[in-house]
Amino acid sequence: MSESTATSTPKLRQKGRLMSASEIERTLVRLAHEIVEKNDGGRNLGLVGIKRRGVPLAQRLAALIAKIEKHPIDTGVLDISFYRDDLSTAGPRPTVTAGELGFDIAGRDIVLCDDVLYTGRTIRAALDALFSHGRPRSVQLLVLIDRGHRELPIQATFTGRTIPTSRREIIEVKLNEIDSDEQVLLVELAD
Ligand SMILES: O=P(O)(O)OC[C@H]1O[C@H](OP(=O)(O)OP(=O)(O)O)[C@H](O)[C@@H]1O
Ligand SMILES: O=c1cc[nH]c(=O)[nH]1
Repeated sequence: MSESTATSTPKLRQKGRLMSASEIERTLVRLAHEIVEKNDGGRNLGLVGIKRRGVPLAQRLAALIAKIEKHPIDTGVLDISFYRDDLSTAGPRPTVTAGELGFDIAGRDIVLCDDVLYTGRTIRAALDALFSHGRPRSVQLLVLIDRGHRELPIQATFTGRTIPTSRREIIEVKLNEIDSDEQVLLVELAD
């Protein structure tokens, strides 16, 4: 490894576990019930996951809602690509890549799903992307973790956990489908 590569990689220190696999599962069950309650059973619902970890969350929630309400729930995928130098300081600049969403969102009540809500820039880009696919009747936002530090006027409709953080800290969500591991960790940039 070159010296410049070595010095540009931020060192992370684990500070603790915020959620276990069973806590994530219980939280998703609660969120599925909240979605059903707010959407009159969910006949007009569609769940759209933001790549990457929003996608398995949307799929799991759709399966839970389908089980509760006994009808299938459409799910789709939004692909948002980031260009940033460093997780903590450079500031994310999400851009959207074109692609199929998976179902027709026109006139539907859409729940946009993501793992972490931080500055809100991903969600802003995701809304642009969503509306390029059609005009939903409504858009709600679901996040597993809201860590604060918003830079835009964006708020989640459904929140798994609100975790106050410092800017030096990072929430690491690990999901089996992507990480072969399932937990939420709090890590910190080491000095
Ligand atoms: O509110 P924001 O400041 O935009 O940050 C939140 C976003 O950051 C994370 O994505 P990440 O860039 O880590 O991509 P990944 O999901 O592909 O790991 C997370 O999954 C959210 O999408
Ligand atoms: O702490 C953070 C901030 C943005 N995205 C994450 O996944 N974690």
